[in-house]
Amino acid sequence: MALSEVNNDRGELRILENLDELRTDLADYIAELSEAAVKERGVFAIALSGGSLIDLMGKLCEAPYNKTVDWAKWYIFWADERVVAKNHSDSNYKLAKDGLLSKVPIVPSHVHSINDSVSAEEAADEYMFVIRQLVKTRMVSVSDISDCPKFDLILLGMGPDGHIASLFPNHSALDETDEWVTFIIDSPKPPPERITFTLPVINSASNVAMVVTGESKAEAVHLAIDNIRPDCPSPPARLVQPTKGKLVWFLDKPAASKLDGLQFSE
Ligand SMILES: O=C(O)[C@H](O)[C@@H](O)[C@H](O)[C@H](O)COP(=O)(O)O
Repeated sequence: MALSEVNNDRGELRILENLDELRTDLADYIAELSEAAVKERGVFAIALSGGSLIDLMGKLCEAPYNKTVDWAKWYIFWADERVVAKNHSDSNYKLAKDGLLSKVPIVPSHVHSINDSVSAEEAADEYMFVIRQLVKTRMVSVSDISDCPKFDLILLGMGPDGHIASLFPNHSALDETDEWVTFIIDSPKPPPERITFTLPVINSASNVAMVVTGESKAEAVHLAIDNIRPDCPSPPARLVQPTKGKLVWFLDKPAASKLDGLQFSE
């Protein structure tokens, strides 16, 4: 049984009994957002991340979703990408292609991955240019309070250090407010070179989902969600605060185990 609770400040918390329930809830959530966006705008602009997220999205490749989702209307982006060849085992593109995109009828020209044959800086600039063109044609919507792209959904994982996308604790990329996409060459988690959406873009999305599982994330989940003392470290995940959009956390019980005021009966 899922324990679901709304926390006004930090978004909606969905705490799932086990990974199977989380996979189903996540697939339902994505399918519903896709349907709503296609109805309203004719397209669904979704940004993926790496890590366990793609595996947790796996139910989308199965019935009924593989038949009911309007895959031809999906436009795919990455909230962050490692600057490696697309066929490299570290590539977030490869992870998503192997685990999801090759299993459903996505239109290949709707898949917007980075240029893997240039430097991290050039890849970030080019990716921003690509997104700018798609904002112009409204394949990606635009925020009405800034000039930022407004993705229909940005899906993020979180590391045990509280990083999201490739925005790591105490890294200057967290302060980037001018660019939509920035690059880093010193990621504490290998590989070192990455591109990443900046916080203004993440916080301009219509929907942001944080998909976080496992006990190793419990402390970071607590620090990201609960009311913490000002002297506690504030992880990057705490800075995910969509200005007008909706934030939903998908957590399993181990990841939620250090949240204040939650007790699970066995
Ligand atoms: O490029 C990356 O390194 C990933 O995008 C990364 O940000 C990931 O989402 C988190 O580290 C959570 O990963 P797990 O869910 O596998 O723990």
